[in-house]
Amino acid sequence: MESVVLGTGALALLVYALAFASPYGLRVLTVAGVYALATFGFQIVFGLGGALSLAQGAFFGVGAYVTGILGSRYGLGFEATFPLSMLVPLLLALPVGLAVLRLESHYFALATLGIAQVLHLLAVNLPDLTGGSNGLAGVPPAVLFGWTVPRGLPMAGLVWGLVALGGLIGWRLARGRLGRSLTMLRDDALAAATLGLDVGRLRLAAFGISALFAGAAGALAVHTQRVVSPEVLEFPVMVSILTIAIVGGRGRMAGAVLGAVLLLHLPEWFRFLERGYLVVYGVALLATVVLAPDGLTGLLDRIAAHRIAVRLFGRKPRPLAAAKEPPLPPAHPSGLSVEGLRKSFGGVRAVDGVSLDLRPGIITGLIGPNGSGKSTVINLLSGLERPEAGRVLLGGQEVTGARADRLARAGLARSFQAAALPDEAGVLEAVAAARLAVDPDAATAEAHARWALDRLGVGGLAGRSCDGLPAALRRRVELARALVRRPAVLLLDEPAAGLTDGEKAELAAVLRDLAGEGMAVLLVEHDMGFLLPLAGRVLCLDRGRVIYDGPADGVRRNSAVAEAYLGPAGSA
Ligand SMILES: Nc1ncnc2c1ncn2[C@@H]1O[C@H](COP(=O)(O)OP(=O)(O)OP(=O)(O)O)[C@@H](O)[C@H]1O
Repeated sequence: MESVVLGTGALALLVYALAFASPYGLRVLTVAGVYALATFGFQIVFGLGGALSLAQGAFFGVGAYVTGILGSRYGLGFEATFPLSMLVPLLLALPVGLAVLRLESHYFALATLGIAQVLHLLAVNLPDLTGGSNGLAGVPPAVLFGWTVPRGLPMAGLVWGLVALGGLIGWRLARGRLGRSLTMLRDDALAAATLGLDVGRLRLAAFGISALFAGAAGALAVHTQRVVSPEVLEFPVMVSILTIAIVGGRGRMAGAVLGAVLLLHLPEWFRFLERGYLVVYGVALLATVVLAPDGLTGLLDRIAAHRIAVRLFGRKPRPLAAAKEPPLPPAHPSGLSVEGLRKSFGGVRAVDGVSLDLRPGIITGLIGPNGSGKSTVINLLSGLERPEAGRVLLGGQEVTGARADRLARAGLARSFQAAALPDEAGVLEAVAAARLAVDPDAATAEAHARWALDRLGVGGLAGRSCDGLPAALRRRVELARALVRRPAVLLLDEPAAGLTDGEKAELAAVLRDLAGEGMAVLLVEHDMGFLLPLAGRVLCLDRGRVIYDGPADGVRRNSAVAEAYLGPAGSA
């Protein structure tokens, strides 16, 4: 269905351009192509990565100025100006990205908006270079291999040829390791880091790629207009790109094309309404956003999934990769030891001098009353919090204070109290995400993910969405996500919460199995009936301190544990 719509759309555009479009119509179509190209990059940084970069318009403007200045002042040809128009925004994006990408979302949006403001000021105030407020006229046409590309059909052909190429590259990036990793960190950056994904590097890559696309689009805009002025750095360019992405469908390259064609043509279609056209245009946009919150491509997807459409066009489920056992990492560490770990939040000592050893093949239980510091210990061990004091050794290597993604790549996996699965993703995709940092491509990651799902007895879920999975299955899938990386150390935060007795028994069997293979497991749990038969050793925390560290069968007899946690009869 999707390919039918795409094919029909492309054919309709071609027929329109060749047979019906006036010179003005061709110009609008060319500008639509330019905006589609700029939006491809925005789909990667914003649509997939979730970073609301308001610098896309600025990068577009920089690309435009590079072509304008080099073409009109220095007489350089398309072969030199086009790549340079992509390179300069990239060179600007990398240092700026390093500085602003770690900001929280709205501060990041504001900071990126500031880039456009600064560049606009520069463009107006450096008249010798940029032509000041009037800009530069007389930008030469694009010359390709000695052929001067005239306006009209040839220029539209050049732009749309590059749109096809850019769309293909963007589509491949979106479906490959980068796109999938970006979607994971958009949904939950902390969980993504614990899967070994380097959030900072991924965001920087997305920001850089967005600048490349914007620069290319800016260069083509100048060849279409033959002038460049500070207008290219003004906010309306950015608003158009944002609107195209949202109306077309976030993160989708086809959405960028559909959105750009519509957004550029709507004012033309409603022009006969004269002054009233802006109102109708606004209402049409509003209606699209309200009626199709996932954008027009999302709406097409929903229509395609409808029973009647499935009957008419058929819908083949995507063939799943065959399961393949992931290899053990080459340098597989053994065990984790911690000495004197300390962490405070404001005046609260959440963890106060905790030492523990997680040995291969042993399940260690961590218990204690609510607020005693158990989750904080897991957060410290997995790199989501930094300890104020203490030492952490993973397989004998000092890893104190290391970031979550580095620890994950070094052999540590964890689960969260509320299973952290991205609701919009499929189960297979969510589990495969945990291999993206190590496997060569997305298909291999999926094959390994199938192995992990099979191993946990939930292979049948591979084709399902994470959204709406019952709690017990969510926990299984999250465990598969941890297991698929073949970790040396597994940290589980209340994995049995909300499970029935039967499900708990199944989970216990799986955990015994994993420990039997040599994994070191830390199990935070309130359910003593589940934990004590499993654990070889148990630690009890109270107000951040270890009050018991010994064999599981001694827990119920210990008076300090009874007083702080279990109660006199060991009733928890
Ligand atoms: N990010 C934070 N900011 C401020 N205080 C925090 C933070 N995280 C934990 N705390 C505090 O640290 C203490 C330990 O909390 P923690 O969540 O580690 O306990 P817990 O034993 O896991 O509790 P529960 O069994 O309820 O999950 C609590 O007093 C908690 O309020």
